[in-house]
Amino acid sequence: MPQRNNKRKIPAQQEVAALNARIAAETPERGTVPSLKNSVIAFSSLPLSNNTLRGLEFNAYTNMTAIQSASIPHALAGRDILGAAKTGSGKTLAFLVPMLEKLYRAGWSTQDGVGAIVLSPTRELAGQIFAVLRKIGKFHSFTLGLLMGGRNKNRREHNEFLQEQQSIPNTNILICTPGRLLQHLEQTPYMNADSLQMLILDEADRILDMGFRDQLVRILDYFPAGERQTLLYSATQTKDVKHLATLSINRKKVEYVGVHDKDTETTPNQLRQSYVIVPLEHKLNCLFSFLKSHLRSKTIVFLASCSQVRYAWDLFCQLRPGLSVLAIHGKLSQPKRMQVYDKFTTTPHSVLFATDVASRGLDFPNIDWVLQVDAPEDADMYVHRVGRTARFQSKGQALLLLDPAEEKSVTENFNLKAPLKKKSINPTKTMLVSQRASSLVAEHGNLHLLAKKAFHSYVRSVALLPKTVWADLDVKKMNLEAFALSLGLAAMPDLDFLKKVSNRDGLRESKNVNRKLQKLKEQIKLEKEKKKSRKEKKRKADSDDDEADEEDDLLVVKARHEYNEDDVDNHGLASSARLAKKIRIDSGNSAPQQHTKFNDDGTVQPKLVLAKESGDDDESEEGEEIDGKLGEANEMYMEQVLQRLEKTRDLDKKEERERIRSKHKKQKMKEKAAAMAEEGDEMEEPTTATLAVDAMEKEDALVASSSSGSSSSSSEPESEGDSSSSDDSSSSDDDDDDDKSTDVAAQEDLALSLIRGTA
Ligand SMILES: Nc1ncnc2c1ncn2[C@@H]1O[C@H](COP(=O)(O)OP(=O)(O)OP(=O)(O)O)[C@@H](O)[C@H]1O
Repeated sequence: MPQRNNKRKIPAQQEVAALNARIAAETPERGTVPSLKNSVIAFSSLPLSNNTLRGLEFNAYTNMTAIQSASIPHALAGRDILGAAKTGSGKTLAFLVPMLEKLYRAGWSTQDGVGAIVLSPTRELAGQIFAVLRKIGKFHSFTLGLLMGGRNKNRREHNEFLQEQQSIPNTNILICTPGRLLQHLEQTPYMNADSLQMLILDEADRILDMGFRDQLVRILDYFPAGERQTLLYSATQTKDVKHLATLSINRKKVEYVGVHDKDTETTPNQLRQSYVIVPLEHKLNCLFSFLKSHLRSKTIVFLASCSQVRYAWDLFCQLRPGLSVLAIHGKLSQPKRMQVYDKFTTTPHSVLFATDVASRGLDFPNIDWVLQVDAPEDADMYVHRVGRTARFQSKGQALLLLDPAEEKSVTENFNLKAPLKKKSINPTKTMLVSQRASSLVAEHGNLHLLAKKAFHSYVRSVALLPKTVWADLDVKKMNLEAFALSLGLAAMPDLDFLKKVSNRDGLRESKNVNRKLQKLKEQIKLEKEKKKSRKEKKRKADSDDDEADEEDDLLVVKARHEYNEDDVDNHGLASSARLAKKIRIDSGNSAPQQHTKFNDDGTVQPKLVLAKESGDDDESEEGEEIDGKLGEANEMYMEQVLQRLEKTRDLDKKEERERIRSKHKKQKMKEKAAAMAEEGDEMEEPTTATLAVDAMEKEDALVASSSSGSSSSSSEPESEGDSSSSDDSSSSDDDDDDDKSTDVAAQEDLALSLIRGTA
């Protein structure tokens, strides 16, 4: 147990003692899951504090659901829990109630720091859990924090992060996405999770999945080992031993509570599920027809990618099906996502186009239909998607549109355990919208671009489906031409990118790893290698005398002058090189911590990408574009550096020797003058010596000038960018550039060390 601060509020010790005694007496045997068929158990029958019971009662939570009554008693006894129950069955309260109780019985107060953390894979779900906690915890005095900010793309979001930083030291319970939590653990000075009592993973299988596992491992490094209690909940729970090991859970001691394991179906009993066979090129017609005939319904439509969601939303806004059209996906800015979430929650007759960012955990009220236009990639995804309807005791329907080529995979290979009925579409009720789509796409450039992106991203998503269940689906055999036309495109976009998607299983594994981060890592590596080879070359080019060092420094500095905007313009590199320069200056100007950016997955996203991000929903594409330009600029820049080094190596040897000789001569003169002064000839010789040195200095200046290639006697024409003006300023710029170079190197090192988690 953590050390208690004497100033903390003393809990109602009598109540706590009584609760502890009851828990000890009433805790079920390990491995027992009570049979709850037809039994109703009230929360009040459990050894719960008055504050929790009042909170539950206040919100009309009287009787427990199956997962609640089966798992809460085990959790109250301090056991680690692996909880599995169907979607909409009340898992949120199953973990929030024991969490409140644990902290209450421990007498947790503000001074004790963070006592419990709930991790959620998405921001919307984190917000939802937070809202439930606020409601049922209203009679407790714990401080709560919701950490789920965006990517600090703009000042507002950065300010939010700073605000979070200020309040965290006094917060007892944190609800957060893994990325944001990691960001705080790494950057928030007074964050104290040393005494963490409970860690909860909602949608645990997702958080332990490829995309989040690395972050989770790094997060766990910040927590104390041993005492902590861990609760994992999901409708598609993991029992993977290596996952348990990741969390330091003793698999012999963990309590597995799977209340619906004996059910023949993995989906809610009150959910009606069906599928229809619709060729890919008719799915859009079918979707429109469906919405037109369900104007008084609330429907969520799942599509495979952000681009498809954006296209569908834009198109349907213009097609006007007759109900509110909304869209949510991972590339929307955080405020927009929250806005859409709230609007869909409160708008009864509406349709929400969504990616799988909305497939897990979200508890939108009264959803009538879940329509899957693009097939889910596996059975788990199916279960979570359809689980957005028919929640708790309400009814709902789910419809899946399957291309003939997809049918076998879903109905046979998925091993769905869901009563999926095959239905057919009434052709007389089908409306054709492809022609209207074509004219809209032709009319609106933006829609055309979205259609193209939607096409590409759909094809890519199919190509990346897991072979294990999708062996029969071959993207090359699909009627993609007709699909492109159905999106309103006049011709099928090229499919060159498919060549890169040959290793689909490998690519799938890395699908969740942040692509921008990958790019940055590669870029930093490339730059470091180039720098290294440049240094290597310099070293080889060094002559035996010290003068050569000066020469190399000068040349590198000179080469860096290519980044002067004027020079850059002359070389036709204006925008990309200027961008590169701007980014470098940005990254070097402030404290490193302020420049470490994380995306929603918690991976470091440095200024290189963020410099141009505007905060609208196109940020990812913009980021990639910038990455591309930056890459180009860097390559051109490096090319020029190498060319300049070649030229420098061809310098006139004679001129070089003369310069060295004159330096030696100057040295001798100095020595001679000093010797004469020593001999006492004070009136005359110093003057001579001074004059001689002056003369030498002028000569040096000339030699230096010509060796840097800017004097009129230089063989290099001015038009090639080495204007004398740039040389004039070279001495002062040299220092600046050296500083910048050091800054950039330091930034790169910092970025790399943060990426590796060693900062
Ligand atoms: N004991 C209860 N009494 C009445 N309603 C409840 C109770 N427990 C939960 N609910 C309600 O059931 C709905 C679903 O609960 P919850 O979101 O916790 O489900 P879930 O199992 O976490 O679903 P998912 O697997 O989709 O995340 C919510 O609207 C919640 O308010």
